[in-house]
Formats: sequence, structure tokens, C-alpha cells
Amino acid sequence: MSTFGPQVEVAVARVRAEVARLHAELTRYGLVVWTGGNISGRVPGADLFVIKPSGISYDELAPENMILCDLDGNVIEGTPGAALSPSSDTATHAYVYRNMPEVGGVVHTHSTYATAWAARGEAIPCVITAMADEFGGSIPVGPFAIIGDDSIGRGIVETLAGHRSRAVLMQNHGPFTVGASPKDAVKAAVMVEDVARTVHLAREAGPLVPIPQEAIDALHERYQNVYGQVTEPSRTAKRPT
Ligand SMILES: O=C(CO)[C@@H](O)[C@@H](O)COP(=O)(O)O
Repeated sequence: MSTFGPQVEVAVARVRAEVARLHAELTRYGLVVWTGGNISGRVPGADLFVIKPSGISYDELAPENMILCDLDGNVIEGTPGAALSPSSDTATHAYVYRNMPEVGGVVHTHSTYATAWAARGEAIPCVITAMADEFGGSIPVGPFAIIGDDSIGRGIVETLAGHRSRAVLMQNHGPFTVGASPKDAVKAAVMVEDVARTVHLAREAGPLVPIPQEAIDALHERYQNVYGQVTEPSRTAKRPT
């Protein structure tokens, strides 16, 4: 039996449903093969997050087999899904939530083009307006780190500190994205793959043309503060830059 109050229980149920549902977006946008990616979501109002179980087919993911963890990555025993092993990236997601309080969602994939940049250890330069809009500049590379402990999380947090980008390419591994909500982090995962592909193809065909810094700043400011609807969570919960 769980020991949370009714408000937290409602919030946990919402996040379970959202995180389970959002995994379908990873397959919809072709960001994963087999089970090579994961999404988590912070539970508002509690030191908890929800993450998927390890190695389970996306078709089988459901609110009741999502796994509830504390911010140290410990599974909350006695809750639905607790009998399953959590995602192998649980320690990474937990580290991000502990150290980036503004983050409400984390996504990891091995999407092809973004991972190809990661395999070269090369940042994606900001040469298209969509990158300026969404990421406010280049997409940085984080250090090579082995899965299983805090190393990847530390690399993500240190690389994103003082950076506008909500995506980091962990060297030799793949992209991790953060957002104000799980959906916001999924959007960044979709966008990072799109821009990784476009910039790769552009460079194959000829030299890249940089965008002046003032234009990048103006594009980012507009997209983050004017584009879309005012109710977007990414508008109301900004990352400090
Ligand atoms: O990157 C890796 C393994 O290298 C993992 O993120 C990926 O295989 C997904 O693992 P999980 O099914 O979430 O445990």
C-alpha cells in the first residue's frame, strides 16, 4: 500500500498515464528501435518521478507498469510496477531531477542522426533557424560515461549548465533531452533528431553558413516567448539561462 496523500496519488496517476502514452511518440517519430529509449516525468508536488520499466516493448507500456521512484532513483516498493526492473537509465534521470529543479521531464533515445553526431563527439552547429528557435544555439556534446551510476547524469547537468540547449549529445551514446514536462522533453527529442539530420545533409552538400549571434538570440527569444499559445508549459516554466 502506498503512503501518499490523495493529491500526490492523483498527480502520480496523471504522470503514469502521460509517461506511458508518450512512449508511442518515440516510435511515431522513428526515434527508437526495439526498446532503445526511455521517458520519465517528475511528479508535481512530490520528490518522486515515474519512469518506464527496462526492456519492455513499447506496445506493452501502460500506466500500471510504469515505475515510481524517489529522487535517488529508488523504486517505491508496494506501488504498481515496482516488481519490474526500472529503466537502466533511472540513475541518470534521478540525477537530473535532483540537480535541475526546473526540469519536469527527461528523454533518452538513440535516434540515428543525433547519435551519429554523438559518435563523432561533435556538437551540432546552429545553422538553421529551427535550431535557434528551439535550442537557442548549438547542441553540445557531453562526456563519454558508462551507464549504471551518476556519471551520465553528471555529464548532462554539467554540459547543460549555462547552455540554452535542452538537448545534449552524450559522446558515443546518444541524445538526452530535458523539458518543463515530459511532453516538452519529447518535443526536444523529436527536434534534435530533425536538426541533426538536416545539418548532416547540408554539410554533405557544401559548407555550412553560420547564423549571426544577434539573429540566434532574436529567433530564440521570439520562439520561446511569442510562438504558439501562452498556456504551453515551456512558456510558463522557463529554464534559467
Ligand atoms: O542506452 C541504453 C543502453 O545503452 C538504454 O537507454 C536503452 O537500451 C534503453 O534501456 P531501458 O529499456 O530503458 O532499460
